[in-house]
Amino acid sequence: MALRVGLTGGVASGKSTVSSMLVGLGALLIDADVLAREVVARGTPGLDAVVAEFGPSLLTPDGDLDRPAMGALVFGDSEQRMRLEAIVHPLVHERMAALEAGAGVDDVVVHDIPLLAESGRSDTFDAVVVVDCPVDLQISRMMSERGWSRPEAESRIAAQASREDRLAIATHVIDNTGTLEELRDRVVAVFGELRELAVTKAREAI
Ligand SMILES: CC(C)(COP(=O)(O)OP(=O)(O)OC[C@H]1O[C@@H](n2cnc3c(N)ncnc32)[C@H](O)[C@@H]1O)[C@@H](O)C(=O)NCCC(=O)NCCS
Ligand SMILES: Nc1ncnc2c1ncn2[C@@H]1O[C@H](COP(=O)(O)OP(=O)(O)OP(=O)(O)O)[C@@H](O)[C@H]1O
Repeated sequence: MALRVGLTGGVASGKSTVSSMLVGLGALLIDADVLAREVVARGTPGLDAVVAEFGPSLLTPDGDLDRPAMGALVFGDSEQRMRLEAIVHPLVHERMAALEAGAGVDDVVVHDIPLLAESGRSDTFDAVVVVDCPVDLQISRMMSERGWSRPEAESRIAAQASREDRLAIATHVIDNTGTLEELRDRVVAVFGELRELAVTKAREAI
């Protein structure tokens, strides 16, 4: 079995930036945010289940999930968020397992999972990479890069595990307080370590 790596970090910490760099270095990526979109795309049983739970007012006129409206609902109310997660997460886990089954024995498979610390599943990975930066920097990135207001940005932070909780599950920490060039150097170093772990795991499996 391939080396299974969990990649996590708070909202706007730089996970997608890191995962793109890892893919450029040869990792296979399974992105939970992408899967979470696919399983509620128009015409899916997942979207039918969301409509059955929340009603049709959370659809756009085209019949897609109205993501900003759903975000406004669930990031202000943890009960609503749990109702949505109870529909989406099992569907995401199914898709993850199916995608992973196609990986080669000495591949490095990176699962980008924003909520890995919250899920309690970090032990199921061979390595856990945490992209880390201070909360203030997450907030300023959400406001400048995504155009969210400060309350919107703060409500996403409040919906997630703390920085300390994420660091507690890390086997590798990638600091993302510097420039993109500095980030790249750190990602290259960590990928080198993951490659070695993948080779060792593949040898042990023989
Ligand atoms: C509420 C939704 C529709 C808002 O969509 P939107 O396009 O605005 O955000 P997007 O999906 O791109 O998520 C952006 C970031 O928000 C954070 N986030 C998303 N869902 C959650 C959640 N349930 N709890 C805490 N943070 C979350 C993550 O850091 C994620 O990377 C969407 O986030 C969603 O369906 N969430 C539930 C599914 C989920 O838990 N996804 C996370 C990975 S499985
Ligand atoms: N070191 C950096 N310097 C400057 N900008 C950065 C840096 N790292 C990330 N960014 C920018 O900050 C924003 C957030 O980064 P990214 O999308 O990678 O975060 P994320 O953790 O995947 O976010 P989300 O949790 O919302 O999926 C992006 O616009 C990205 O280009």
